[in-house]
Amino acid sequence: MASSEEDGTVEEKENNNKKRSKSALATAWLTFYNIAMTAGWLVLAIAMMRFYIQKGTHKGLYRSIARTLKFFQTFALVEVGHCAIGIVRTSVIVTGVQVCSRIFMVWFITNSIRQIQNEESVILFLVVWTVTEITRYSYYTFNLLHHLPYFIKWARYNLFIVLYPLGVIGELLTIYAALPFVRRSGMYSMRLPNKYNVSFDYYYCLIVVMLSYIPRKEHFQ
Ligand SMILES: CCCCCCCCCCCCC[C@@H](O)CC(=O)SCCNC(=O)CCNC(=O)[C@H](O)C(C)(C)COP(=O)(O)OP(=O)(O)OC[C@H]1O[C@@H](n2cnc3c(N)ncnc32)[C@H](O)[C@@H]1OP(=O)(O)O
Repeated sequence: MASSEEDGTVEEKENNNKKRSKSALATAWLTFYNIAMTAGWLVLAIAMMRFYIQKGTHKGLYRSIARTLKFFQTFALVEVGHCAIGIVRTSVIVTGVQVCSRIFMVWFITNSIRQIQNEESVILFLVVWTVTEITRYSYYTFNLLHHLPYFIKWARYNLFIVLYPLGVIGELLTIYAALPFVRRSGMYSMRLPNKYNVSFDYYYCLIVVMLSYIPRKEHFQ
């Protein structure tokens, strides 16, 4: 009896040690991840400002930052993994919708359709995303380091009231601008007859995507 109690205590201690080292590892990884993402979006912010100051126009800005943007926005997929394995307390669905819709905007709209890359709406969502992400990742970083400046906390929980609708407007106007090019080119579409006997129209798919921006609970909770 005594030995089994002792075993239990040893097991409990081992489990607690395992949990502690797991959470220390998770905290170390999250700190590294958030610092890297803050740095990435700061690089994007500086690149956009430099481009505009040097050229005096937004034309060509997207092309000049496309690689960095694609890298950091795609890397954010890791965040869905954070939620799935439970190292952050955020919904997988909310994070998944947020990250996937951004990746879709970058790869399947802006990057794929050259003709829309100089639209003002592209600059609008790029600026909004950049401000949001610098604020969000620096908030997480300082929070993990237990030194959270008040203005970062304030910015994280207040700026989105303005930034979210502006981001949505920028994204929707960009998809809207893409529609005529998608219809004309038939890109990413499959017309019948074909050997797979499948039909897909990217033009209508984009209209469905635009409709899915109508606020629903999956976007927020
Ligand atoms: C493929 C087909 C495409 C289909 C398209 C469908 C369209 C759907 C429409 C979607 C519309 C999107 C529009 C959007 O793109 C527009 C914009 O983004 S504009 C810019 C403004 N946007 C925002 O402000 C949202 C930014 N994003 C977020 O805030 C988050 O990504 C979100 C996923 C929304 C999660 O936020 P939530 O408030 O739920 O979580 P918290 O940030 O409070 O975190 C909860 C706790 O977890 C801790 N946490 C989370 N992440 C980390 C991390 N990386 N490192 C450390 N800790 C983290 C956080 O601290 C919280 O913990 P605690 O409560 O203990 O403080």
